[in-house]
Amino acid sequence: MTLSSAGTPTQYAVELQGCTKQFSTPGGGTYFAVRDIDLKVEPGRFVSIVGPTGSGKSTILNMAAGLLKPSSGTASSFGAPVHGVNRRASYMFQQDALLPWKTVIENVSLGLTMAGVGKAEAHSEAQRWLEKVGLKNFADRYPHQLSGGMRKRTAVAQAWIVNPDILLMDEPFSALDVQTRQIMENELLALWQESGKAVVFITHDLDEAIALSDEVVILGAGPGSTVVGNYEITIPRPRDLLDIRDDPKFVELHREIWGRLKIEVSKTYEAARAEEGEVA
Ligand SMILES: Nc1ncnc2c1ncn2[C@@H]1O[C@H](COP(=O)(O)OP(=O)(O)OP(=O)(O)O)[C@@H](O)[C@H]1O
Repeated sequence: MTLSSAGTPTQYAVELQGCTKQFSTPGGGTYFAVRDIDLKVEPGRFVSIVGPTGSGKSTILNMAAGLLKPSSGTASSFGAPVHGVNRRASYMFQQDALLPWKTVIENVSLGLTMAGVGKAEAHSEAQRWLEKVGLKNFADRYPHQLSGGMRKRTAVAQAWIVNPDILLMDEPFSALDVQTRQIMENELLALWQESGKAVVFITHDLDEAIALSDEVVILGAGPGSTVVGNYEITIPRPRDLLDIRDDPKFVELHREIWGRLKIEVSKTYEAARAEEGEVA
């Protein structure tokens, strides 16, 4: 058991213990997406998961969210097993989940109205969030009238308005251009820093993972991916993500972690090449 500095047992915001997830294949076989995953995320920590394509990053996030049940092992949140959707968590996907027929403010207030909060109160809270994410004059726009960055800000407000203890983010900024992405990353850190919320962040981009996180978890090549490395990111906060890539500590960590990750990326690439060869 881990003890906090106060000597009390740590209640992890997210804890996966020995989690394996297998899927049935169309041919009647079994495919192991991930095997024996152990993951512990303390409240207030920012943890990124990086791994080659198909290594089970989304599968892990979905088990933490309660959207997928582990085939074996246990997923828990704040000491309680996750049964059904994890109510302590909000989810942000690569493709934002904005409803095209609703305005920005309606989209942002949705989580509150669905939880039974009255429309006036939900809208007033949504307006407060729109101000926080720099969209106070866009409340009456529809999603198709927004830029990619503005849609992401709306999605951030939508995820945060319900005041979750955990943010589960699956490549939330990967569709953005590089500059907008860095601005959004900076904004996310500014929000997170004062929040005490745990974040589990999935990305393909090692730079992004190091820049944002307290810890980077590396997954090995699939099938049956496991955790092959955990790295503490000791770069002091607050961080300015527009300059962080020149920081000597960043460069050193990047070299070390990429040295491990590239082995797994190469394995995945070689396996894909071999499969193509078999098909040809
Ligand atoms: N519902 C499913 N049925 C069968 N196989 C699945 C299912 N969901 C995921 N898989 C397989 O499990 C493996 C892990 O998928 P997952 O999406 O978690 O990986 P990922 O690391 O997030 O991938 P990417 O980086 O490409 O987004 C993949 O080989 C995928 O094809």
